[in-house]
Amino acid sequence: MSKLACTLALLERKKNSLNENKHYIQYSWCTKKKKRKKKHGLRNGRWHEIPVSTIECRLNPVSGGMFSPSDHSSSSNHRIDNKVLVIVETQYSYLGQDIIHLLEAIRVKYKVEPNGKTLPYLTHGNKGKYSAIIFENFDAYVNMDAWNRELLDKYCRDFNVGIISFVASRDNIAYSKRMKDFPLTIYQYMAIEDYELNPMSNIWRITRPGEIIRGPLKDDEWVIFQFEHATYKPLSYAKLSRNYGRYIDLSGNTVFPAIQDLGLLDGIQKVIFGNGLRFWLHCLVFLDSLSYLSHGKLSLPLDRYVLIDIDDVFVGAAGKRMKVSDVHALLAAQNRLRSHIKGFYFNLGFSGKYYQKGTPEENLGDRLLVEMRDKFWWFPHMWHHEQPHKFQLPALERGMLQNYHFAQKYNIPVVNNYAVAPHHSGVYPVHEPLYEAWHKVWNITVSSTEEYLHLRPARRRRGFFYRGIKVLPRQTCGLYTHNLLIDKYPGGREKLDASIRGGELFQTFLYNKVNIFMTHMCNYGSDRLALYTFESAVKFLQCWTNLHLQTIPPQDLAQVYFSSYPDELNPIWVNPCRDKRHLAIWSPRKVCNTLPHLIVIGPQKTGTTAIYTFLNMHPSIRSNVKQPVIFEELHFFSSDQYYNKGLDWYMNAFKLDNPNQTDIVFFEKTAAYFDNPMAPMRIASLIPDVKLVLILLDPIKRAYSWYQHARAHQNPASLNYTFYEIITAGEGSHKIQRDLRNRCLNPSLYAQHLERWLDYFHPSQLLILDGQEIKENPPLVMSKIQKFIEVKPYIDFRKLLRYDAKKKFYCQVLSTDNTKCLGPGKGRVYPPMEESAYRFLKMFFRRHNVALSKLLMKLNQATPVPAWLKEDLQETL
Ligand SMILES: Nc1ncnc2c1ncn2[C@@H]1O[C@H](COP(=O)(O)OS(=O)(=O)O)[C@@H](OP(=O)(O)O)[C@H]1O
Repeated sequence: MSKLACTLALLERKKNSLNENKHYIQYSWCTKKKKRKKKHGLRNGRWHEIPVSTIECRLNPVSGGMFSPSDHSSSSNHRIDNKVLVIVETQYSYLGQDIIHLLEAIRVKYKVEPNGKTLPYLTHGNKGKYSAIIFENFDAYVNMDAWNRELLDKYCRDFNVGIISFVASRDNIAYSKRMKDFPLTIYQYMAIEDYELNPMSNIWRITRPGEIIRGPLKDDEWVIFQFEHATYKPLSYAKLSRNYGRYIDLSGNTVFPAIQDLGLLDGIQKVIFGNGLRFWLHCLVFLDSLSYLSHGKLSLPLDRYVLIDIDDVFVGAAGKRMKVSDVHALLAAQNRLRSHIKGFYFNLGFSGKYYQKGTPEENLGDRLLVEMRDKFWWFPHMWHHEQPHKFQLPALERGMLQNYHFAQKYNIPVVNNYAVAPHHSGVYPVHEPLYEAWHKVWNITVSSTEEYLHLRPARRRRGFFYRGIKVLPRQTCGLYTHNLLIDKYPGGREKLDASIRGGELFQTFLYNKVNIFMTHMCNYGSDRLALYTFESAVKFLQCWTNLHLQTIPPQDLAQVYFSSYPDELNPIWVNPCRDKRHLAIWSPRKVCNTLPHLIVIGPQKTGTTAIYTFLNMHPSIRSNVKQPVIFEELHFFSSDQYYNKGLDWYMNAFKLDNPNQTDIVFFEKTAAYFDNPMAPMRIASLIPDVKLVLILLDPIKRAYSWYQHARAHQNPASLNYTFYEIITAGEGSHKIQRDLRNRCLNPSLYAQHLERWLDYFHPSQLLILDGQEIKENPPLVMSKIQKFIEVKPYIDFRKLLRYDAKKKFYCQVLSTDNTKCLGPGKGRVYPPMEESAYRFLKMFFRRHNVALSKLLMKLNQATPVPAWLKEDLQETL
């Protein structure tokens, strides 16, 4: 390095240190010899400095501790759902996607509607459906047709709901434009610098104003606002960084890139951004806008729980491990971090086999760690860092016991009932023996993984509870085992700093109440990148947010997590064969082809058993094996009890003759799936391309058949009350009466349930059969199913089924004289329905049948509308 280059670099450094938004750049190769003693080590023939965080906040009175963030709540708006309506330009537009991704990350429910002529329903009954409206493009709102605009504005006023919107630069030219209907002028295609927030705004909650982003902002496509009415308040200020000459007549140099409309003119509060969410600070402002405009309904908490796992403090190649100085640095950093993260501890994982396997210097480091054991938290890995999914219970237990004895020998305090599996193996997809061994050896109750539901996108990672273990989502901080040196960081230091300063890492903290970060021992040796990363990240968070960071033991953390997100307790099973990473950590003994291709979803009493029986007569179609108690119906997707038996249980119900067999079409039928609220989502998660058979029988017949079924099973309500008394049971009736009424009527509300299935499946995946046709012409029905699933060979069921005059139904042909019919529980003989009940049900089902016929018309299925439906709708009531 020449002297000149050195001088230039130092000048550069001086310039950057004045600029708070730039990171501190170290030029170790041109520092003096005396200083070198403090350097970390000789690398590549030159002394190298360990990076240190240089982030400092500006002091300001508003955010300096006197400011108590508002939660924006108000008592006047409980008639709205916690959901957002997002009007996007198209379903693919970038900003629209950014908005949706952000909402997903913060777990806010949303409905996306491409900008168009129609608005979705905004209310149900007297309740509002949305707590905030978001327009990807403010123009779309301004230029809405009068009718829709009036409707939307009225909704916003009636329910006190605000609008967030964005204005984007178009055409790559700078010009100003007066907004239609609003005393607002926009200037587009602007370049700005020195961005800061208006500390006087009342929307700040998570955001801590007071800092300035110095220097020019990245893109020059900013829109800035000018206004002539007290309804507008700036949310942020910046300076123009270009001379726009005749295009712009702004007095002074201060401009407003994000504004708030107090609604003084039209009664609707708004926040308008002059750029999208790729600018990190706007993500923060967006969160507070959402909270403010929804009156706290869509507020995120201020507490952020942080657990930093060092996945294995002993695993690492010699030469890349922690030395004595690194261990001291770790402890010192832990103490420093405590002033930012209340109760902070590093959480150290260990695989005892690798203790003392480094260089002599590193072995001293290992020993010091163990000496300082009480200063840290500890959790067990596997003994030799093996992947659990490759082993069965005895081997797993043996390995864990070795690690257990190691912990005992060195008095390592393992008290948190928390463990992590190497490479996430065995946690999800679930390897049952891992859960068993964890319980037996370590009494583990909490774990974490980044693989549930999938690694990517990270914003969709969730937690679940299985076999007594609470599995929490795990986040990456951008550091992996190979990240040892700052100047070797992929994308350079700039990239790591960008993640810390508003980028991915910052946003992970921002959006997740519970953050478990995965790091590795190597990140604490060499350049100690993890220390640099976390110290910088928490300081940056403190400069810009009012978040309260704290660390609590994993069990308490799990408690916090699942009390915040109780819906996540039940796991969701996905097919490990559809995700490369899942497949890599799934037992090699397991095969992918034991999932059904076809599911008969019901509803009950429509002829599902007949279809099940006839399908099994086909040489290439095979159902699951029967189970004790539940027989042929697995109830996997409709009952928590069976769903929680796990994926292995379900897949084991489908048996191949040998693992390589490919000529079998598996199917399942559980008639209770159709009206179950969870079944469509669960099926779509596991078998998204499955084919579904739905049977629609006249709802009146179906209801009566269920009543007779209940009588046959000695259901007390059915024995004590007439059918009419059951179906007309009101809220004052006995519970058993109401329960039976619900089972008679609810599954017959076909349209309502069908719509839910269509939220998850394409209509082409669905075959709708007429239950009456199953009774009268099952060979024809079987032909439809075979075509639908394209099974080979095609079987003519006219040869296999024959009408049995005694049973009065079609039965399986055994010989010229013999048939095998369904059991006595199917095709029962019972008295005709009371006339009063029939008339009541005719009226009751009419509107549901109308809805069904509309839905079927929309679906435009190949099969005709069931005859009973046509007949019903022809009659005038
Ligand atoms: N071939 C054949 N044999 C016997 N029964 C037949 C057949 N085809 C259709 N059905 C009608 O199926 C009704 C029972 O429906 P499910 O099998 O879906 O009932 S269940 O939900 O599984 O209990 C059953 O209802 P009930 O008549 O009320 O007993 C029958 O009407």
